[in-house]
Amino acid sequence: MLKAKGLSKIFTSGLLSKQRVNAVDNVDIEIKQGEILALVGESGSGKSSLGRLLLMLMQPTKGEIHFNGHELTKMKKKDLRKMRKKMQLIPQHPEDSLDPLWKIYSSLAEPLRIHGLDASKNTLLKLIEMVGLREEHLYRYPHELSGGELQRVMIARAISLRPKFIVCDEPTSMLDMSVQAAIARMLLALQEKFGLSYLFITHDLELAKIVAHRTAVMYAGQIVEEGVDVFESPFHPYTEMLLKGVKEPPESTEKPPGGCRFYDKCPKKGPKCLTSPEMVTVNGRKVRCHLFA
Ligand SMILES: Nc1ncnc2c1ncn2[C@@H]1O[C@H](COP(=O)(O)OP(=O)(O)OP(=O)(O)O)[C@@H](O)[C@H]1O
Repeated sequence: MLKAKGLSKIFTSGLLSKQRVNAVDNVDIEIKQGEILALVGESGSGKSSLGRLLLMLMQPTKGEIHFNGHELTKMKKKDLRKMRKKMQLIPQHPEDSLDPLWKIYSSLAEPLRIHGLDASKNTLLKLIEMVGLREEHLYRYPHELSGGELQRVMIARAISLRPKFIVCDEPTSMLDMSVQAAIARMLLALQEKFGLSYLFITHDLELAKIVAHRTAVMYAGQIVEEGVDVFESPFHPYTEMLLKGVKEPPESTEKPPGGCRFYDKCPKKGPKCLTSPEMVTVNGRKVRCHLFA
């Protein structure tokens, strides 16, 4: 379904582009049809950057992305545009993605029109009912909706194009606790109904446990652990720390050292950790740590 290999993104800024941030560093990732892969990790670890790369919303510095047998990274812009309807984003801040001067009706109809699909009122009504809204919501402006309702609109817009793969980027984190569960439940119901694949980005480990078939843990641009039941039996020292809720300052991904990215903070480090560990598979779990090499 979706497979990326050696995916990297280096952001450059400043005079002569001298400041470099290795936001995504040599990531291999695979998401199967109908699968939910949760992506967890602290703020700044590169989760959103990875999600945006997989959707080709920005160009990777290095690496390949294959989607249903097509190599997106080699595709012409015109063909990529057609492919876009199959891959959608549900963002953290829906208010940034909707035109404040357009009624919800137009924001929902526009992508359907662009892709030559039926944008009739009847279609829009079915869509908003599917996400628990009513006809009156179609005739409101974004500022006349609550955060939860706005997120429902974003979900309706994403599924309207009958996608196969959706990146849900912290879709509930800006919402009240009471609304979070309803939105998460709805995303799960839609995933099942349409056999969708999700990359589900979240800070919320409890939510990840509930929604995910598999979980990937990201640290300083790299996936350090990936598998089933990652939270029940963590292998990587960083996953253990994340589970214990140990607070630490956000990792700077500038000037990566040659060794393990987690070296400075790792309670289990040894001499080997001055070199970068490879990802290995141990009992079906992928882990990037010398303790398991
Ligand atoms: N457009 C950009 N230009 C320069 N640096 C960027 C850009 N986007 C992200 N970064 C940097 O890349 C790193 C990863 O950011 P990213 O937003 O992907 O992390 P994240 O894990 O999604 O964080 P959060 O959970 O806070 O959203 C950070 O150091 C961030 O400052």
